[in-house]
Amino acid sequence: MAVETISLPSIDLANFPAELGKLTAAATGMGCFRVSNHGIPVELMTEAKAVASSFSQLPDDKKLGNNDVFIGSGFRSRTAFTPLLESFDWPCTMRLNVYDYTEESIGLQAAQLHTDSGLLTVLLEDEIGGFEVVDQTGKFVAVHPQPGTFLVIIGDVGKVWSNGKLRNVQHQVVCTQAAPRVTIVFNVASPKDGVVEPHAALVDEEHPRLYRPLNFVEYRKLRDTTESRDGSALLLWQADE
Ligand SMILES: O=C(O)CCC(=O)C(=O)O
Ligand SMILES: [Fe+2]
Repeated sequence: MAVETISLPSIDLANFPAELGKLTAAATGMGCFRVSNHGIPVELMTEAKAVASSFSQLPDDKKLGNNDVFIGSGFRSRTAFTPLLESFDWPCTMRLNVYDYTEESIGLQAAQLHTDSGLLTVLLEDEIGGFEVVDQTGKFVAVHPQPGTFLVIIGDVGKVWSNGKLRNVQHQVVCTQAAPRVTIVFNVASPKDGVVEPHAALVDEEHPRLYRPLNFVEYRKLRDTTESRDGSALLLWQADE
């Protein structure tokens, strides 16, 4: 069944504080939004993706030689779970995703359903589309691409830090056309000391503390080892009160 396609609210970064209400509504509502007027030239965005694509065209021995330079970093080849996706990962910093689509892959899931683990993610996509989010009613909706903008996705740390106010939106990628798709993910991960807890200003009698302090490295390890990348691992950090 085809999913509905929506356009995300676009926040004009050159129009603050006027856009603050719109930003808050998007971050606490769906948990993702676009940003425009970000000051990064379109030519640079296009060039960055061309470079990402050229990495993927390197011979396999070169790519595999850059695997796990430190744990979880570097080249990630296709797996049984992600047969359409190769990525190059600088953990907690950035990731290049290169999707290899053919006619046969149309309709298939190209990136598994997950939340992002950090505070937020800034995603550079393209006109190919296929990014889907779970909306507040639990339904998948496809997000209409808008070249020249960045897509911002709230992650698990964002949810903890905001004491549950910001929504860590679940998302996936589905192949919708037989064309190469390249995306670049910039991660804004966690505070420098790696520990995140609900901000005091967002905790009061009406809004009791929802989470215990969370060590980001420990949290990511747990997400990976238990294959619970859909945000459900946060339950283990729920406050007892
Ligand atoms: O490639 C995309 O559009 C999204 C990728 C993604 O969600 C991720 O790398 O965390
Ligand atoms: Fe993601």
